[in-house]
Amino acid sequence: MKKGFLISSKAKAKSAKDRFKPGSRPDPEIVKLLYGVVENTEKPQGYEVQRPIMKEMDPLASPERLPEDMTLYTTQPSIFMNATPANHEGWTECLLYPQVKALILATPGFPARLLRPSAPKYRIVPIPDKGQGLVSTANIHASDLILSERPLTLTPASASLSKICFLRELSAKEKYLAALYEWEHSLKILFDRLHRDYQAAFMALANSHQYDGSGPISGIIRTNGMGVSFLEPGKYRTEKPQPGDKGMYTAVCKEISRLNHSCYPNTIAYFDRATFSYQLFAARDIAEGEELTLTYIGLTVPAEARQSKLEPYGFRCTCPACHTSDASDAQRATSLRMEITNIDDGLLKLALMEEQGLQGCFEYSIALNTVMNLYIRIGDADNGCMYAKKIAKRRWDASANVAKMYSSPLAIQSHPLWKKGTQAEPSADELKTLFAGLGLAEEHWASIF
Ligand SMILES: C[S@@+](CC[C@H](N)C(=O)[O-])C[C@H]1O[C@@H](n2cnc3c(N)ncnc32)[C@H](O)[C@@H]1O
Repeated sequence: MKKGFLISSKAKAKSAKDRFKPGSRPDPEIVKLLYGVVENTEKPQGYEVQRPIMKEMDPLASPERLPEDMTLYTTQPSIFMNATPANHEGWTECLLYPQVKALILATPGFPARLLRPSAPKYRIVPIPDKGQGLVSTANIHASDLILSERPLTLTPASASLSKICFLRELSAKEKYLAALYEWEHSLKILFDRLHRDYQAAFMALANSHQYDGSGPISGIIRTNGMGVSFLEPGKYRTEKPQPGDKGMYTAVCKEISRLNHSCYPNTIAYFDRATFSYQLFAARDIAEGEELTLTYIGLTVPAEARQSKLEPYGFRCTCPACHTSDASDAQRATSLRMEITNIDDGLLKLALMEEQGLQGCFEYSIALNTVMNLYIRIGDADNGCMYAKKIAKRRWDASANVAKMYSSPLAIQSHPLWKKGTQAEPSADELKTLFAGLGLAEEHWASIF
């Protein structure tokens, strides 16, 4: 039986009243979504939905007094009357819990103006065997901002059973379909709030979920949604985010969602809460005419595992890494498992990861930071600064802001690791302390290859 298919007997025993007590913590009871062809997807009978919803007219209204499990429709950032996509830099229709809205409004700087590259360097064009995609129209440097946009929608990433009460014993499949129907119903309310130009842009996107019981809106969200980190209500107040944690929300964008997948991607996308925008950066230097690609999945697993993660999107990846999968898997495994015990190891690890297009991976960021720290530790200001600048340019990277503080030869001397003149590389024990400072969790390494 698929995980998440059935609700527990404990949950069944709860009355609807108990489940919607104001102030109770939302229990999403996310279902595992099916794909491909699912037969007989008729709407099941025998359930009802408790749906405390609020369609908000004032995006600035404080959500504090709203029940925590309320489904809130809100427009973020707030827009002026008669705003249109032509006279405004864009806005997002959101479906979220009140605490998530509170988190958004409390973001320092929110709502900041969009960051824009000086000139667009891409076009959206048909790509053989892939539908549409983005192609560069000029050379682009590594870490350059390529485009940024406010998403069309921000919604939960999956269907949930949490607001459904079953009036009879339903089969696992009926429960699953009930969750899908109710998800589509909530999304349709959101869709109706979109500006008509945004509705047209949304409906023009690809849909790889036409025959698996998904509705037209949830199908487009499943095909095009991009994970948005750090929006889980409550979670990040008490728990440390894990590497690659994308949370439970997803954003659909007019342009960034047109990027095709590659396991050797040349771009990195990042959601910036202050500007409330998805931003697209170059992962490496990109030549004019190259297709811009993004990874839809984690890249630290072998090619076959990647192909199965891509199945819901309805294609098999033929990128350079998948084309030569044995050699590529071996090099990925070597580079990811490599321990850095000195600067040369670090430089080799970075070079191997770059050859595999892994610049967007957390492990690459850790290796960059380790190399910078090692240079600082031995008092090499020039190389330390060079790596600090390199990290600072990676604006999507959580370590960019700290590195920025050390990107001049003078500033680097205030770094706690600075030991000018020592020239000796650190001991194994000192290295362990360095890694610990970077927040590496044991479980993280266990999940690689
Ligand atoms: C997020 S959309 C990307 C944009 C899409 N190509 C379009 O025309 O709008 C995802 C869909 O694009 C196609 N796609 C993405 N990457 C692909 C690839 N590497 N090879 C073939 N098709 C791909 C698949 O149909 C997938 O379901």
